[in-house]
Amino acid sequence: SFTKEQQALMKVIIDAYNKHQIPQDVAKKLLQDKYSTEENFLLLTEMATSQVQVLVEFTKNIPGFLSLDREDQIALLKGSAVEAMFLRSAQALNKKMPIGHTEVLEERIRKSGISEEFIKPMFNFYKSIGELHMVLEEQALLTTITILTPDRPYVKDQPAVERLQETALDLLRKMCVLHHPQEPQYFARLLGRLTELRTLSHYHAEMLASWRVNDHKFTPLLCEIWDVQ
Ligand SMILES: CC(C)c1onc(-c2c(Cl)cccc2Cl)c1COc1ccc(-c2ccc3c(C(=O)O)csc3c2)cc1
Repeated sequence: SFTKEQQALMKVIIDAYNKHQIPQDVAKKLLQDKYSTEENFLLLTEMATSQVQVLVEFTKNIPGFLSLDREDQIALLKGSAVEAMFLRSAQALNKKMPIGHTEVLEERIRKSGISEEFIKPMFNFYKSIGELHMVLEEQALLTTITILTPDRPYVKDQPAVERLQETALDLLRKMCVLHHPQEPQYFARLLGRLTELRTLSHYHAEMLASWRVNDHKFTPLLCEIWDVQ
């Protein structure tokens, strides 16, 4: 059973997760009929830029986040942006988005100039997330826990971040027991995905480097959050 504080925390996180989504008019652009590698890259850049804006707004709603040291807030956002976007794009690909978005998004990711060596682990991850059949609360908490990772580069007050992350982990553990009573290992499986996210984050740094070698341009927001250009 959940304490009053845990019920309040879950409500705040779920409301923020539902409120901050990529706007429909941006998502709809995925459906336009141009499928060149260039066009796919441009569309994915627009999606990522919109997703980062959504991520910043969601993060500001995490109880306690705005009380952290300002520079640590930036360090946590920069350190978790790619992982949070892997989680969000995984949920989008697996939730059967409206009007065939899912296939289109997958198609554009596969044909955006990403080398095959990264496509494989990326889509293995998407598949492994889909197999978990997470409920919305678990998705929102897993994203929260990823953002509140204390050992990101340049975080000064790690214990303060640890305290916030532990609160979210306690809540996620109870959520898993509630929604997956037949699977005592489910919580551990979810945390295993966080390890896989770190690996993908390293692959992503190489993806960025190879795009840049081919003179691909990113938006100012992405350059800032990924320290490129
Ligand atoms: C700069 C660009 C080329 C790039 O570099 N690395 C990655 C990148 C890739 Cl290719 C994979 C994983 C992570 C990143 Cl950062 C990307 C593209 O990042 C994306 C971020 C987020 C979405 C995304 C999320 C949700 C939803 C929803 C929904 O919620 O209903 C509807 S449409 C949609 C679209 C897609 C792509």
